[in-house]
Amino acid sequence: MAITSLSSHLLESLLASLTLGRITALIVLFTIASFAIDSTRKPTYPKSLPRVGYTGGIGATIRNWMNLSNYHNWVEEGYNKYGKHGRSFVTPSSPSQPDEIVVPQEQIAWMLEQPETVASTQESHKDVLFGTYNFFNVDDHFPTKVMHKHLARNLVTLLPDIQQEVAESIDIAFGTDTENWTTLNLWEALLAIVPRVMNRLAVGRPLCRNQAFLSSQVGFADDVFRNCLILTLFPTVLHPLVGRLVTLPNWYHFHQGYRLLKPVIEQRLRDYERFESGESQTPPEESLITWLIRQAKADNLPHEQTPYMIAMRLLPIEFAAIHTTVITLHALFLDLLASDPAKDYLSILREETTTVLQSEPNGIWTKNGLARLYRTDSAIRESMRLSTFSTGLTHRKVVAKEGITNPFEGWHAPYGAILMANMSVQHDADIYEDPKTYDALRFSKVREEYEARSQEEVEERGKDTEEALRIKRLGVVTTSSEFLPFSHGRHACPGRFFVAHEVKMMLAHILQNYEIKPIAERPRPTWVAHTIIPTLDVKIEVKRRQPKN
Ligand code: HEM
Repeated sequence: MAITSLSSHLLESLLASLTLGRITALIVLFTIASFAIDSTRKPTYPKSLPRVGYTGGIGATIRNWMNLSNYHNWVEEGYNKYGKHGRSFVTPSSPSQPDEIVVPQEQIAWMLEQPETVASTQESHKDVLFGTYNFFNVDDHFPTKVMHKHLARNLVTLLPDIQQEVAESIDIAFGTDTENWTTLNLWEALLAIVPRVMNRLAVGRPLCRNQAFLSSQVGFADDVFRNCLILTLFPTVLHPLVGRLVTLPNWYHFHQGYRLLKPVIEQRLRDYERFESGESQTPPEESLITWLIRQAKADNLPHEQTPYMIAMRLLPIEFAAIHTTVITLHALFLDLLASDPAKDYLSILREETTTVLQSEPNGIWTKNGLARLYRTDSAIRESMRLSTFSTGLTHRKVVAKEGITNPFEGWHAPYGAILMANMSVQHDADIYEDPKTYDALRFSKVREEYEARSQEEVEERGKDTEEALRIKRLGVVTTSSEFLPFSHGRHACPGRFFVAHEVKMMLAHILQNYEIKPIAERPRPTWVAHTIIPTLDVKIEVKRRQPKN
């Protein structure tokens, strides 16, 4: 009895002492202590590795945080001071996340050749994207493996469908008024086009046209971005709680989409069975759903063949595909529309796409036709070179217990260290002449000059296979340590072949069917840490061209 009254007395006085001010102070103290603990758990790097940003203790960490918009300048500064001269350097990060070791270009191949058990791609993606929370922990390599195995080989047969989705979605987004200029928000117009076209590939028709489904997928992708930002602001100890709370919208968007997706997947599973058993002669429609089923059967993975699991597997691919493409297209339009009017790039690309399309059978794009769009390809590659939306998109997490030793410089990185490839190389004047200028024909000029060589020249220089190979490697899908928007090596983006076709078709359709007014000055995006926040309010003016008789 005495004990009960003592404990209730203690509880009462404890509650009475909890004023709002004290609770706030407790939370602040707890957060600072948790961040301090996180900082001590970060992998430590050798002192010999130079650093960029503010250095030296907690004060520097706070100043680095307050200068998140300066991060990309530090990475560029590190490139010029160290990377360019073959040296790695370290960039700061939040107190809960490992700092990054940025390796120079000549070491990228070494970094990317490491086995998954030494420097892991999957683990770095999981950490960067907080996959445990954002993708409900259904976040292994399976859908990525499916993309690497099935996309490129099925793409050719999908081209006519992709072309149709491109044309129809642009006509809806850009309108059909041939008399008046229409003002469009560029970001929103692209968001009305890209998810539909991408979902022809992911889920097929007619679901790729269902606005409620598309909104759920875009909503989910937005959730992932927002949550990544929020979770970096919290110490690790709070992630299990905050991670579950902030991903409630992810669940909502997943279930919104799943309601519409479930019958489609069930039908695809039935179509697959009927075709496999010989009951039907019609193969199931080719799409990511079908490839996931095909691979799950090949690997004998029954749990991968349920509608729920297949729907879960689509999530990381939708995320990887939608905003990356919209951001890339947004930058491409701004680069083209704000380019020197004397260069008249739009007319050049209009002429090229029109001429090549006229030679295509029935006006339907083929792989060969799209490959002949040298100038259009160059305009896309050049925008991805100049206006890259990140300082570094290639990360690897050291997962070998004993860490990893760099054979070039001798430094050792412990378990948990993050290695990164630097995209500042794309702005290096020693590699790209006049690197800050958008030169849409930068890569096609070289290709066209090579192809225009006279017969004598060809004979004189022999077969010149090395030169031919170099020229061939100037296409947008070809990655290298000097062109990294799609990363490089065996994990380079498998979606890039699709992106290249999709963006060329979009440019072709827009330029052939619309006039677009140039813009006086290219709006500059805002940088937050690694990534840009595009200027979402940019408007463009378009008018449908009169059909030719
Ligand atoms: C312009 C648009 C895109 C850009 C700039 C882009 C860029 C990238 C980058 C930088 C990576 C990281 C690779 C690494 O860690 O080394 C990646 C991975 C990936 N991307 Fe893309 N991507 C784009 C569009 C797409 C599309 C449309 C799809 C699917 C249709 C896609 C599917 C993937 C997948 C599955 C991976 C994981 C690859 C792996 O881990 O092996 N991406 N992408």
